[in-house]
Amino acid sequence: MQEPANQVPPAIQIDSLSKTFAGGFEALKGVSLDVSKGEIFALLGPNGAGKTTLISIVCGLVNPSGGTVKVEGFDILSDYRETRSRVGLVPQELTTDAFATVFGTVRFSRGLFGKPHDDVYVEQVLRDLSLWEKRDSEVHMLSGGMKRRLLIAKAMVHEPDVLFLDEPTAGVDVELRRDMWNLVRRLRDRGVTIVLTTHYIEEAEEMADRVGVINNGELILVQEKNALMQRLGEKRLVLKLNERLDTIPPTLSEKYELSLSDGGETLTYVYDARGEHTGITGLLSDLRDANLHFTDLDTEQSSLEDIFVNLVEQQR
Ligand SMILES: Nc1ncnc2c1ncn2[C@@H]1O[C@H](COP(=O)(O)OP(=O)(O)OP(=O)(O)O)[C@@H](O)[C@H]1O
Repeated sequence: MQEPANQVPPAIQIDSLSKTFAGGFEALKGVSLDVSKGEIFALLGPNGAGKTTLISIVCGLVNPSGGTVKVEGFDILSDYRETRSRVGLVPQELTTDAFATVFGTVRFSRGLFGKPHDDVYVEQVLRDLSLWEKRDSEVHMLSGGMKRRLLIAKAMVHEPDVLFLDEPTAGVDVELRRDMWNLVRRLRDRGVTIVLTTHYIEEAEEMADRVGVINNGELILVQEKNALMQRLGEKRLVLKLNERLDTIPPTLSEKYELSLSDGGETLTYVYDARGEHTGITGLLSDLRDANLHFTDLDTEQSSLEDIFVNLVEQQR
């Protein structure tokens, strides 16, 4: 059943989704997530976190064990044909007839979803992906980069509303990565909703409106990209003091985010490396005024891994 006409449903609505594979492995443990129309959503997570399982379920390739998923208001199980034609999937690897031509392969993919033939549209897609020159080449003759482009062409030629890209730029060169990012933006500008999985924080930073972090089958964080980047931009200045300190003088603690560790020998200052003013110059001069001296100085930056670890610890 579709939602009432006056309400625009989210492009994707996932509620308490779980997946236990035969053998008992729980790949997804009650994931809930809404993705709005026209959004670019990046799903980040380490190997084996459940990213591919999640998108395979939404695309109808893997059956869920529990929960519900709707695409544009249609249920992926009871309205399978409807949802399947509304999604496109760019998988990690090409599985196609190696001896078919590029044009034939893309044309055939459109037909698979019951869309009428439209060779003008196929041509446009191939041109958009710089594949037009290769239209008569057989698939097995394409370079790795060209095969990637072909995967995208196949996934979008039936004009899906939602496009999933599973690690679109893993192992591709810089030029192709830029091309893909530009293409994803153009699709978004046409109103397509994009979900991409990636290991690369830079990719999420470059592309996404929102980022979800998945770990051990659980969605442990969903945040606006800018807010997440701010967390990632957090840096620490670590000062080894030349004498132990019992407490931080109030003149300093009131002004700076400081903490003491190592029995009072290490003073740590947390600041935003992306901000205009880091406050470091002021802190160093205020330390001198407070007659505090240090013998060593180091900076540390939170990585995505630190954020994972932190989040996982907070969950315990
Ligand atoms: N058919 C299957 N049977 C049993 N276990 C599976 C099956 N498919 C995937 N898994 C397991 O489910 C977990 C999640 O796999 P998934 O492919 O979703 O991870 P991922 O986040 O996409 O990882 P990667 O970044 O390596 O692609 C893994 O531990 C994987 O081994």
